[in-house]
Amino acid sequence: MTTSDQPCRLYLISQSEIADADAFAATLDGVFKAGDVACFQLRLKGASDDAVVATAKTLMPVCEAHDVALLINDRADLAHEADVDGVHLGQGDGSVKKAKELLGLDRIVGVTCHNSLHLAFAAGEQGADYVAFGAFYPTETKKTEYHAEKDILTRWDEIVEIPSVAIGGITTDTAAELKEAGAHFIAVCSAVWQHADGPAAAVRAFNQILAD
Ligand SMILES: Cc1ncc(COP(=O)(O)OP(=O)(O)O)c(N)n1
Ligand SMILES: Cc1ncsc1CCOP(=O)(O)O
Ligand SMILES: [Mg+2]
Repeated sequence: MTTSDQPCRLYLISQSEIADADAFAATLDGVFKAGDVACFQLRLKGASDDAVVATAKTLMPVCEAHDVALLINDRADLAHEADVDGVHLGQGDGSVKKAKELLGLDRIVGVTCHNSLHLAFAAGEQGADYVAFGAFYPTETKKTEYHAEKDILTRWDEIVEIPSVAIGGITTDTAAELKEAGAHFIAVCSAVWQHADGPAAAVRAFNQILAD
């Protein structure tokens, strides 16, 4: 993941529960057909380790078919077990160094950096492949303690080559301003899965906005 001349792309986060992985794989296939998605993060909360790994394995062929990187949230060990493309680590989810050691240098390790350039520099020094800033807007997907302003994306883009991901309450109304501010990826959960016209329509709409 490098920033030079790259378009701003969509980073899709799963809902926190997936009851039927096979049915969801079919949904995801339709979503990926609707437009470009760079990454899909499996963010299950409260699922057993076995369920996370099994779900990831069910979704992997769909992600591979559409050239979408599959990441598991929180757990480098489960990302290793499922042999996915990478892991997203929060500040309490372990070190980048250990995740890279376990997964291999070719796998993606992204890090939550809230609203802090300091955390982002530290993640970058440890070898993070992207840094995530947020939450930019109110969200019901997660209880957020940190609020990020758009200028952090601009400042990061001016100084560092490592891509940034903007996250938190992003909708089709706000994606463009984050792209303009310098975000390299726009991470979205509810604005896709709860879109009035369905998730495929949402991905189509985000793609139109990010392409402008
Ligand atoms: C792309 C991206 N950015 C931030 C987060 C949040 O991670 P974390 O702080 O560990 O919180 P949880 O998602 O684990 O609740 C993320 N998942 N993805
Ligand atoms: C996981 C996460 N981390 C910071 S905000 C957030 C929620 C993202 O979901 P949504 O796009 O629905 O606000
Ligand atoms: Mg986490």
